[in-house]
Amino acid sequence: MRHSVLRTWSADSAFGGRCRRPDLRNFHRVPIKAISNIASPFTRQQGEQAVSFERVIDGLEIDSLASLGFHGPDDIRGLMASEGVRNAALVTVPIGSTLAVSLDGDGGQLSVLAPPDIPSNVKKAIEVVAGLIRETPNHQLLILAVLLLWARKYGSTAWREYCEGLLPPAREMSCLLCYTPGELSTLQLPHFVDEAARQHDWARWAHSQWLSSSSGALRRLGLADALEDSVWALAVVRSRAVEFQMGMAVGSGSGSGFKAGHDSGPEPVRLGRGRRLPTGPVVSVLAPVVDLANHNNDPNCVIQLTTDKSRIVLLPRRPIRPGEPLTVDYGFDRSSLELMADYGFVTSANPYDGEVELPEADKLPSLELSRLEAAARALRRRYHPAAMTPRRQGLSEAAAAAEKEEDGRSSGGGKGNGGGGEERDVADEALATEEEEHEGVAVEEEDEVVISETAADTGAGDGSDFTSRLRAAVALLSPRTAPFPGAPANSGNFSTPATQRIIAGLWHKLIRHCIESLPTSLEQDRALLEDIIGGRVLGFAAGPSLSLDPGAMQGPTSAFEHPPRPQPPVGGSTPPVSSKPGAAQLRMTSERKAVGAVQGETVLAAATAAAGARDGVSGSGKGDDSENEVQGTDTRRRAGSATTNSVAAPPKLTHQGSRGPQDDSSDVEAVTAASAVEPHAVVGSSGGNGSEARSRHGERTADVICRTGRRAGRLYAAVRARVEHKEVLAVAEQLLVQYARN
Ligand SMILES: C[S@@+](CC[C@H](N)C(=O)[O-])C[C@H]1O[C@@H](n2cnc3c(N)ncnc32)[C@H](O)[C@@H]1O
Repeated sequence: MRHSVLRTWSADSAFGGRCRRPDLRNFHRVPIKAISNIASPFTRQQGEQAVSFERVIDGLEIDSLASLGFHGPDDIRGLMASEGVRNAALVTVPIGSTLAVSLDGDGGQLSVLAPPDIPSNVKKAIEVVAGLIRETPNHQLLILAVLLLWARKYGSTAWREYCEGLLPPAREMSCLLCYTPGELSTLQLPHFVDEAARQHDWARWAHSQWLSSSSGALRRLGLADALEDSVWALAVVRSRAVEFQMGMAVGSGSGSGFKAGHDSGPEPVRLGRGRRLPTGPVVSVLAPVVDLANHNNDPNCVIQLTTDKSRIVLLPRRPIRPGEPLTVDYGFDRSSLELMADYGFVTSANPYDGEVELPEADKLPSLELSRLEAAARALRRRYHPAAMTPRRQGLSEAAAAAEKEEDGRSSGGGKGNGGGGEERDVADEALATEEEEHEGVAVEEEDEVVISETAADTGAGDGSDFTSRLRAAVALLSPRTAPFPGAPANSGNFSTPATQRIIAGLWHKLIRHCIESLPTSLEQDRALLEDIIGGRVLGFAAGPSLSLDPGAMQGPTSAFEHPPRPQPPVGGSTPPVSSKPGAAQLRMTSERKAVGAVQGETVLAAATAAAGARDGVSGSGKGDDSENEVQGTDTRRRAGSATTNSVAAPPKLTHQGSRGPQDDSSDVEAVTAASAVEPHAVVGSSGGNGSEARSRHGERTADVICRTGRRAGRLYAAVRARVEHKEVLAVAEQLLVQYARN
């Protein structure tokens, strides 16, 4: 089912009828770099991937001069200019191709603006829910999450492909909401543990009260079978939605530190057609492709709403060269602590870190960098045995002693295999830690954090993506050295205790995931290598899927084998996600049709009754055609950071006012009725759904392993680790020879 605006971008573009689509030529840079000696299969693969991405764009009417690539010392996935641009929009997304809500300033009344093809009764039910929770912080984020889950399940093919193909799965998102308890503990800052707990509480509340297919008020829509689904949607909107503060003059700023949407950038674009947004204090939007822009303190782009409020545009703030990463300021002059709390990353040279105070600094354990360094050296020895001697010269006494201790542990561990034991020790420790996490045991912090030593020590130009990541990690902790090859020394300022701790935790997460990606048997290694070499693991949707289902394997074939590990629960109580095989995708299509045919009168009547009971909910499209002259808009990346400049505080059930969820049982009933659909359209019972499909793909399928840069790095590291094993090495060589011949 395609709604009316789903057509190819055409001549009435505001930018001279340009018809451009994102070009994925850069999308596979990481794998290409990683296995640079076998370029030809990748070249072929790039073409296939580009076609696959175009299908997404076709369905969402997005005009773009940007491509997807990996950039920065940490190789993060993001947008890059596919050609030089001076003042044209780099990306234009009509409101009809977004998910958008507007929040009325006074009463906090919310209207769903997009997607336009959402059935009116479903829309009404969602707006009723919004009315019920309007006193809870950031409730528009929850509503955006509802829309996202709806679009993933029942929206156009383009939306579903976008959700499955470009949005990262929960475990790959870096925001605190997606941290496991063990990962949180390695952040070493109680502040983050508390913040993550708040976010988890919020997600659990949102799931059980509203989103859950079994207990939520919107259960008849079958949006979220498991908490994991809700966490995914909430994490996506927290980290990717953009908020527009309407009615602000260009250049005025807001006093709250908003950066995007004003100052010296080009004038907002005037466009003549399309659906118009109503004027209102706040509009929150999840805009595909625009949401791929990364943050920079000195961004080269700004996100704006056009003056007629019909499109979201990514505009250059200065001339942009082809291939340049496109970045925006997520706003609020955030310090590293704030960036980490909201988005799960920190940046180098953050000008706002000067004011960062470590909460309860006196109570924190010391950050034992020497132990981190020792762990890093153990790992590095696996890759660069030759570089050992010069490195030792630079060791501090403490670090050398720690390394000795580490060496002793490794050799005493009985792992053997020609000096390969240290890395596996690191891997085994992390795996053990993982198991402990499942048991609810607190993990030791620093042991598994792998940080290399100095940029100069790491050896250059080995083509290893993993090594470059280690090098970046080194630089992050050693501001004396260059953060990446070619960069001037001292250009980073990760020198505050707070940022060092954050970095240590981040790298722990990365390394842990490298280890998690280890295949579980030689047969799987072979298949995985085959796919890597054959170019089938570069991205999404292209090439045959490779099942990595451990159940399909005959049994241990490798000394390094580890049993498959269950997914760590997010927030502690994630119900298991079914991964039973089935025609989930096919079912999704028919279910979508079924729900698309929601029985209008019953639902609308119930919704209206509920709305009346709550002092009225506006009709859809309230103020749609408002002609209010807004000269500019202010944007900020949402991240739960409302105008109060606070992170998304989860609504604490016990602390809600009269509007609190527990007090609203009658309303909940009303909304349940409002969202009811005919029995045949109830999808929760079908067993085939998006989360199941995603679970299978996310967990088991090699062709989605590399969706994000971090994941690509992990995969490569995993393969590198496995390649240490002689048998796997032999297989790899065989395969390489075979592919070279072909
Ligand atoms: C709006 S998304 C940007 C696109 C995202 N990188 C992707 O691949 O989908 C925001 C997320 O990107 C990552 N991110 C954005 N800017 C970053 C930066 N400067 N450094 C590291 N990670 C960043 C964080 O994980 C953040 O939560």
